[in-house]
Amino acid sequence: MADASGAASVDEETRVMKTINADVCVIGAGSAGLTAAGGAGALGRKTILIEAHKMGGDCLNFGCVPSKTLIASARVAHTMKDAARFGIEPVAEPKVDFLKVIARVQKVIADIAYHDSEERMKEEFGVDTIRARANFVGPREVIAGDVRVKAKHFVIATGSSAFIPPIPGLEGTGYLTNETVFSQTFQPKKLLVLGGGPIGAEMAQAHRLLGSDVTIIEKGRILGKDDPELVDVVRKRLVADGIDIREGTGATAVRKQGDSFIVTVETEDGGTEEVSGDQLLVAVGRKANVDNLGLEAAGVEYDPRGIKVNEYLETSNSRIYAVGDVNGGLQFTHVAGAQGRIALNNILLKVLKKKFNPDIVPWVTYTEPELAHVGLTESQLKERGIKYEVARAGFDHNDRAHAEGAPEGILKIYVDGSGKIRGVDAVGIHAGEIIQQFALAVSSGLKIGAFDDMIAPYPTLGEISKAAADEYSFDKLFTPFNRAALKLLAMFD
Ligand SMILES: Cc1cc2nc3c(=O)[nH]c(=O)nc-3n(C[C@H](O)[C@H](O)[C@H](O)COP(=O)(O)OP(=O)(O)OC[C@H]3O[C@@H](n4cnc5c(N)ncnc54)[C@H](O)[C@@H]3O)c2cc1C
Ligand SMILES: NC(=O)c1ccc[n+]([C@@H]2O[C@H](COP(=O)([O-])OP(=O)(O)OC[C@H]3O[C@@H](n4cnc5c(N)ncnc54)[C@H](O)[C@@H]3O)[C@@H](O)[C@H]2O)c1
Repeated sequence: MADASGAASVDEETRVMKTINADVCVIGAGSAGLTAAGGAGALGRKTILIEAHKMGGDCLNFGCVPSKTLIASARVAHTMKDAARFGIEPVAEPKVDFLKVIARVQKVIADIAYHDSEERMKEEFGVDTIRARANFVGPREVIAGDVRVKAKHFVIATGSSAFIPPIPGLEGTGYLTNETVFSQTFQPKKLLVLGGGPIGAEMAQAHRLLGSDVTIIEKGRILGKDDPELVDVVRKRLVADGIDIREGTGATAVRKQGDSFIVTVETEDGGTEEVSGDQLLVAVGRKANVDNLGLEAAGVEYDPRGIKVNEYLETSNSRIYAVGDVNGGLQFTHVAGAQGRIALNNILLKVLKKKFNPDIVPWVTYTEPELAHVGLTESQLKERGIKYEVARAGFDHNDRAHAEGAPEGILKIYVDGSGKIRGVDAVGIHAGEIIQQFALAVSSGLKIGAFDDMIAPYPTLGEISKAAADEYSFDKLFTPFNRAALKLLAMFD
């Protein structure tokens, strides 16, 4: 066991059987660590990867993959119930076999697992994996199980875990977190969801569409990191699905009564109320995995948000990088992967170091309708004093959205004074796919005029980008001055 500072104990020191010298040692085999380790190995660096729990980390085992698989089953159930709207009378009410749904979630994880496995790391990239908990015993040395690893460079990619708030009575009630919700042994009749962020919103809707009653208890506003106008479209759908959303409602106590969870909530007007359910999911944010890592011994500074890094993702020990959720920045799989690649670049090419640019990051919340974003948010533009205009289009003007029976949705493109696309928000059917083209536009610094010559295939949802851009260009082009000039030109026809 490590002591309180995380430094290796005498026991740990005496257990060490062998020492490995490596070029790169990566701690954590989630999206960030696998990317960094695979790249280092592929480029011929002697690389050691250390993983304490499951290969693939949260995304594969307790995050993106199981959540999107559960959502896929929920959508099938919903489509079947909704079939009459498409002129197809359902034969009977669909019967959800929740345990089969959970079994499918676990099968999809198993089907993908090889991609993130120890075997693949060895066979394809020549990386050796140690399955043990790592902790630093010095600035260039970790102990993991019975191995001491000395390396020229380290990448810390230990991720994050569910933050458990200090609510009186919560501990020991057997609540669910993202680590247990995808292996439930019964379908909740009524699920209480604490927190209305992306995890809370996605899981609430999936459970509701699979037939559970659901209440979201959110102390602020649901999906508070996204554009409020667009979140409103999602909120309306969640309510229409039958989800009870309590916003401005903090939980002050939890108790168990028989099989029920009773949550005391403080309402916005200062009163209290009790809400009960047979299952409780805690999804109120994440806590960086920095404990018992021996960060003090390594000279790596951290705070409650996570390990402190500069724009090159270097920690206070310049030979140690911290990437992915553990540095407390934007917590997404694609960010973890991108940061893993940047750390690798900076280890290999000291003279051509790359910075991580948070201003080009996309994200998608997989509710129905999807909520997607890339680049700067409207509030960031305001905070930074950047002058911008908004090019908009509604899904109700998109023929394909009508054909799909989903004409609710909005696209907002934020365009600065030079015409550059600085950010985009979208809500609507497959908004996550629509945002892809804007991820490229924002990362390439494209101007909205780039859409002028683009020919979008008809009828696609993606056409909405061209519709918003055309509307914007039309307003710019057909000013009263330009109209008058055109009239003048016509006189010479
Ligand atoms: C329910 C849920 C749904 C999500 N959905 C999405 C989504 O749709 N899209 C998206 O982009 N993101 C999503 N995320 C976020 C995404 O899962 C994370 O951002 C991503 O997994 C972070 O990757 P990482 O490599 O930083 O950390 P992790 O995946 O957490 O990996 C860290 C690894 O380090 C290991 N570790 C920790 N400490 C040690 C130690 N001392 N020694 C050795 N190993 C150690 C851990 O066991 C773990 O395997 C979701 C998250 C959750 C919880
Ligand atoms: N689709 C995706 O990409 C996806 C999906 C799930 C998670 N994630 C990632 O995981 C991160 C964590 O997700 P999350 O939903 O746990 O966190 P979050 O921080 O995004 O949202 C947590 C919510 O809980 C609320 N809250 C906090 N304390 C509370 C309390 N005591 N009572 C009631 N509400 C409370 C907050 O106001 C907030 O709205 C996300 O920020 C995102 O980066 C991504």
